[in-house]
Amino acid sequence: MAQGFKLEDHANAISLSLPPPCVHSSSFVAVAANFIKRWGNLRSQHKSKRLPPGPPRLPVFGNLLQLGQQPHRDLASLCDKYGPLVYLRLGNVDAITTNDPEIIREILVRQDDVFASRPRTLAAVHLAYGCADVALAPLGPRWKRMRRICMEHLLTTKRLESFVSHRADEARHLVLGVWAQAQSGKPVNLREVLGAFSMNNVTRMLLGQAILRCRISGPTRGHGIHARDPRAVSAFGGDIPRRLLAILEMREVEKRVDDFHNKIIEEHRKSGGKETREEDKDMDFVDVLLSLPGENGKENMEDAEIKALIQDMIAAATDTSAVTNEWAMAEVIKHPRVLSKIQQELDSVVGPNRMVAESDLAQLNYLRCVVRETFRMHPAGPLLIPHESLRATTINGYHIPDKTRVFINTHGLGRNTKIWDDVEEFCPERHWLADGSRVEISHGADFKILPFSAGKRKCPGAPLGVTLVLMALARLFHCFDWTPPGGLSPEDIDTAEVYGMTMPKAKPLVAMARPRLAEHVYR
Ligand code: HEM
Repeated sequence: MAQGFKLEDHANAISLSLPPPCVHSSSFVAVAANFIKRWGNLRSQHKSKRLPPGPPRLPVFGNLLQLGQQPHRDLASLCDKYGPLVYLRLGNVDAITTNDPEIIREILVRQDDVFASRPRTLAAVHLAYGCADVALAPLGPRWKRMRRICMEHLLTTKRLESFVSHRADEARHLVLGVWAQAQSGKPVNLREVLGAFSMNNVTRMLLGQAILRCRISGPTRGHGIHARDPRAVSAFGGDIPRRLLAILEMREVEKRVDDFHNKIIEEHRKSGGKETREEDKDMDFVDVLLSLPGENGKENMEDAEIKALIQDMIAAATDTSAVTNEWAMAEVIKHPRVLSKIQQELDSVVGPNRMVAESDLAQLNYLRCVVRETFRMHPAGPLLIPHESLRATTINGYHIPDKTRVFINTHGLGRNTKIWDDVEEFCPERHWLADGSRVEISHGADFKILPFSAGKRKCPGAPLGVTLVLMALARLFHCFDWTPPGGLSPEDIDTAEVYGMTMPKAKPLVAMARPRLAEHVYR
């Protein structure tokens, strides 16, 4: 593995060559000659370290000004032009991007140890309690400990199973809300409905309460923050010119979010936590975190650590699943052929006399293809969360400097014409396996779709994310027929996106719902 040229090397070279005090002039000449020789060697060594190809750079800005409102598309175009691995200079930051399965495998799996860190951005410092969380923390013991807490105490199969009745209740609210709207003959704002479904599911697990009852499904108990707050989103996205604007607003978001978290922790402490053991199914995540010991023998975790984890879970779990659901609904309503195939499958697996249950989801193979196709075309994390190299290395013979920021372009991967045919066609059938076996959503050995990433930083909430997505879609397609509103035809549904940490549809999806089951099933 090649070592990077560092300023320290240069400084060492100079200091090694400095003459000792009171040296004779001839020895000074010898030392100077030696210095020039070594300097020349270092320069040629640096030159010989070939960076990956990339576009020409401006002084100071580098390539920053070449990235516009849709950096994922700009980066994919650069890969078309310069090859599967592209080098960029963003201001004073080295960066690489790729949309190629083999290079992605190299970065996320073979060289996971090198690339599994995160850049310490202002957004990470201000919105994640000084990188005390999981998602934005650089690789190190602190990240490892917080990630282990997530995996061992919050996202275990057993704990997720303990919330199954809460999830069923939220699915019931979802259907009842849409049903009431359908009775009134008004179109349904699917962004609102699906956002509330995800947020309430997550906050019931985390905080023990549904904090965002959607207007049409019950009283609203807004808490003043939303994971899709554009400021939070662009600040997290943090690596494009829009970031500058976001930074100006970050302090306000930071304060609002912190007040909310303090209130939650205070309420949980006041109620004395649950007087039950950790495995008790009534404990929410905050109860669990309050019951865990801290670092270095401390009795409890620090408040900042608890707040950072709550923040991470809300941000990572809600928007990702809501955005995916809205895209899937948009594509399916745009393609009535797909809607009728989904409904045929639901009618045969579930039938017309009951609601879909979580235990049905494994058998809904066509719906699983629909979700996989949605992830291909509209991955919730179009550039993942930026990774950063911990040391210099090489990929395909190219030098990658220390602290290089890595943009894995999952949007470009799903639309890479070298690995997919008809990339702009929404075609779930392409994922159907010849032997009819179960279609996996969260992973795929071929690295052609990567909705939850891979390696050390892969999403620890993938099973929960997949359940939330499948459940909402299965219920909505089983219970209702869907058409575009007011005289629009299916092909009029637009699929323009807005770049952010997650990548929603530019315009909220609005559609007409018509109940398709007998009335008693909804009640
Ligand atoms: C459809 C739903 C979801 C999608 C598409 C999704 C996708 C992702 C992606 C792409 C990453 C970045 C991985 C990387 O940078 O390499 C990520 C990280 C993460 N996700 Fe998810 N996610 C979803 C749901 C969830 C849920 C439900 C939770 C938790 C309750 C969660 C918790 C996290 C955390 C904590 C990280 C940071 C991991 C780390 O940096 O070590 N996600 N997710």
